[in-house]
Amino acid sequence: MSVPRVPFEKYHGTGNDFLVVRADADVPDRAAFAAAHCDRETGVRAGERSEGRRGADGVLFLSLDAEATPPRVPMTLVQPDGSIAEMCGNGARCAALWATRDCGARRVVLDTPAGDRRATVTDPGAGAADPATVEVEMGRPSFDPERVPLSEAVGEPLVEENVEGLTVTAVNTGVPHAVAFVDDVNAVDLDAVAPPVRHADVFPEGANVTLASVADDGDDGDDERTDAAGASGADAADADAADGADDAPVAFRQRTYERGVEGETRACGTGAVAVVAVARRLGLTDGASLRVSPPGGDLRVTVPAGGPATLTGPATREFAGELEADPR
Ligand SMILES: N[C@H](CCC[C@H](N)C(=O)O)C(=O)O
Repeated sequence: MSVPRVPFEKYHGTGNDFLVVRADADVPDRAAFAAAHCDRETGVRAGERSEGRRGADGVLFLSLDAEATPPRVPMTLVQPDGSIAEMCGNGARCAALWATRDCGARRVVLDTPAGDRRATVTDPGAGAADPATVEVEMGRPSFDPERVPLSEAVGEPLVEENVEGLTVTAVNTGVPHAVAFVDDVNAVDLDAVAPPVRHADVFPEGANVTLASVADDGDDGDDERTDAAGASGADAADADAADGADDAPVAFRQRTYERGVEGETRACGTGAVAVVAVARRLGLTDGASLRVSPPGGDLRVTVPAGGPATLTGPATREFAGELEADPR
């Protein structure tokens, strides 16, 4: 008897990469599916002889209601540890591109556990393998202790408090982030400092741990950015192509250790929004629209005083294939 398989497509947004599987695919255990196929040592790769990166940061289970106006895309991100993330900024760009290429509409509504998020493919890219540019409405960042959430003992926003040795500000941008501004994000051993913060009692549902540093004036963000998380040359080239139109200087550098991945990712979209939201709260900037540079490429973040944040950046389809439906 042959082993049941399901079709998938691989996408990434600034190096944060995802397997896209249709929600109606017969996957009996989504957590086991994500754990097996996202594994960086043994997980999916482009082909038998591919030298590319294996695995992924999660599986996006997507469906598409093309009859709705605008089309609706229910989106569920299952992470390598089996947990479901309420929101994912880079995944949202990939999901919108997937839907646009399926139904032709450039504007879609992503239906996520964090709420509806409007997304627009502002530049579809020249060909299927080219990065598209996608803008996603990210909702209003919240410092409210119940929204982050913080433990019940904490009655007020957590702003520049010491948590397990890191001075953090807690914000929810669809998912919880503990944001720490440091002199140089690349000088911190993130894998060592992040886990105690990610698991701290003050965060009953855990937190993503995001480091940020103010970029030097006039720095174009291209130096060393592939080093921190070891991005491949291809990813860096994508990022350059996608941010070529945006010549504003980089405002902040970012690195994020993600809950659910339990490690650093090359980029985190909710984290980029969190960096700008916290920078504004701390008075580090009054700029409403800023360029944020994680290791995998650059993102444009807007955090207006009274409205939803937006996240703009590249999304790229890498390859497609079939995966074992039940790898347990
Ligand atoms: N990488 C995602 C965030 C996933 C969030 C997840 N790691 C969690 O909160 O459990 C992003 O681009 O926003």
